[in-house]
Amino acid sequence: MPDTSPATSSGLLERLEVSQLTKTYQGESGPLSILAGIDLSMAPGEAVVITGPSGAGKSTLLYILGLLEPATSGHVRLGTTDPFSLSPPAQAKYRSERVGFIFQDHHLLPQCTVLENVLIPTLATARDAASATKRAEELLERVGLRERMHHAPARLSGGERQRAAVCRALINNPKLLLADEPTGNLDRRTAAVVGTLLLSLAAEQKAMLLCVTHSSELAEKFSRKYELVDGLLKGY
Ligand SMILES: Nc1ncnc2c1ncn2[C@@H]1O[C@H](COP(=O)(O)OP(=O)(O)OP(=O)(O)O)[C@@H](O)[C@H]1O
Repeated sequence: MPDTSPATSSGLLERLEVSQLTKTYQGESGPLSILAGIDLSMAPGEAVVITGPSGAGKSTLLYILGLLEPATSGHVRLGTTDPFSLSPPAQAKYRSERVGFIFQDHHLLPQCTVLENVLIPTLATARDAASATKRAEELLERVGLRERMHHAPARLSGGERQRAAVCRALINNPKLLLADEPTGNLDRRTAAVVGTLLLSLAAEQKAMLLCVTHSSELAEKFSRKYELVDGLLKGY
């Protein structure tokens, strides 16, 4: 029977809540305050884009949310989980099961086929191979790469590789999808195709998509837009 408790049906359990997040790096001439108290709340299926000047801290924010970099202070919650409080093994599990990453460079392994690349994140989970393969094939079909799944990445175009990277990020049904300049290496037309696919796939999978970019064309596709300036998010 479906769970219709108020918390679940309203999506409260799966929200991302970021409060008063700060980050200070130790620079050569003293502390460097990069994030000065970030607040952000997202619901399942929502997409948010963050733009801002180079060096503003956009990637830093994504790395902190993906547990690739520690925060200096502040709180994050994904559903009922406080990821900062987890043990290192539990953080690794959280990263592989609940977070998907898409980078500017696809980071596909050259020696593996497209299908094998998409399946890599499933190796760290208890999922059985047959169901993982079925899901990978469905995702690859969805992004138009069914015919290419047994090819090596080197035989694909830049846009095709990035579409495969999107499938890899989604393979474990992550709640949170972090995209760092996902169309930065693509020409305008290909970037538009990949950007649209990324948004529609994230929405279909009810993942929260948090994307940082310099591209105003990509940013325009998002209904919630923020600029990161002086360590704070300003909606526009
Ligand atoms: N490990 C580190 N130690 C010290 N300073 C760092 C470290 N990592 C990043 N920084 C600095 O933090 C600032 C923010 O970097 P970040 O990569 O988050 O910016 P960004 O907004 O993503 O920039 P871009 O748009 O150019 O990618 C930069 O000034 C960078 O030099």
